[in-house]
Amino acid sequence: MIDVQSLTMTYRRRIQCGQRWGIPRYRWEMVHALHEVSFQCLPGTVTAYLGHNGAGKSTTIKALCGILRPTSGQVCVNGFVPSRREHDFLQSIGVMFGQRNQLMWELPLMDSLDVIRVQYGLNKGEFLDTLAELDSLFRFGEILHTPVRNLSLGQRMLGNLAATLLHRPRVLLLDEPTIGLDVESKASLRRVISAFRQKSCTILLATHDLQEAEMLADQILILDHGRLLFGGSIAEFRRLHRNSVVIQARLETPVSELDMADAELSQDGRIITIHTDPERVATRVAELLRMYRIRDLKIGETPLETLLREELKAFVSAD
Ligand SMILES: Nc1ncnc2c1ncn2[C@@H]1O[C@H](COP(=O)(O)OP(=O)(O)OP(=O)(O)O)[C@@H](O)[C@H]1O
Repeated sequence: MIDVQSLTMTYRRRIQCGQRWGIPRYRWEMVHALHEVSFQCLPGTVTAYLGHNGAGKSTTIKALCGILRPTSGQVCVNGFVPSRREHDFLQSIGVMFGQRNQLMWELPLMDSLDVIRVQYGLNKGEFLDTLAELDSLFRFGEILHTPVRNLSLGQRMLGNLAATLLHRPRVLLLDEPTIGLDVESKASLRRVISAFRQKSCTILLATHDLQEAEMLADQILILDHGRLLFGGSIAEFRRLHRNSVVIQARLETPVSELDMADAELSQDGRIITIHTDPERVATRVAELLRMYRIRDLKIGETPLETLLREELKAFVSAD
């Protein structure tokens, strides 16, 4: 369980502000990375943490695993205060930063995982059981016996994820774990996340991969410039938005311009796209059928990415 109340994080950053006699001059600047952020993540759920670059996602994860102490506010993970870095707390969490490597470069993945086993004080039997289970989810194949330095970026990422899961954490904090993963490896990651969710693990997944978020998340948190804009399920997020349905009509014959103000025309003039409210779908379809000769029609949910872009745009203009 993760409980965050009014979390505020401020960094001090030294920036160059010119030169005097060829010597650079510096001044200190405050960076307000998080402002009064509050949320909860329950056991057995996946929370996708979304937001632009620099929104404050990694900073939150660093506060949750205790690398950083909050400037103000409270953070509680599995009943522990993370910044105290108590032994039982560290044994109960698994953290993975997408771009960091925690494996031994020169050792085969299997041996590198064995080193991590020793660090966590796991016995060989437990280790082999967990590894067999992870193997059934990841389908490691020969990579277990390949030196880490010879693994591809995606294989290394899966190896790092395995290292994060070896001690069967109850809280899993994943910071952009899909960077560099191909379709098959992303499917492995989804299998792993679903398996750990079923074991009542609390999972926080900071990601720019909205498809991944849509497939996995029970809850989404949307962060912008350190402020939480939304916390709730994807269905709730969709309900808040007008234009949560997308209609796409393929025309019999291409047109050069449209007579509908709020519709978009593809470059080849063949596809009309309309984003609309669920209640207006029938009216909009009738309008399309009246005005154009339609070859086929698709009606679906507006992608999360489009809604998120609108949400962030609306926030900037309201600011
Ligand atoms: N050690 C630091 N010192 C000063 N400022 C920092 C430090 N780390 C992060 N920041 C600043 O805090 C803000 C939030 O950064 P953070 O890394 O948490 O964002 P993020 O949402 O994880 O971004 P990304 O999606 O690019 O990883 C940014 O403005 C960043 O420049």
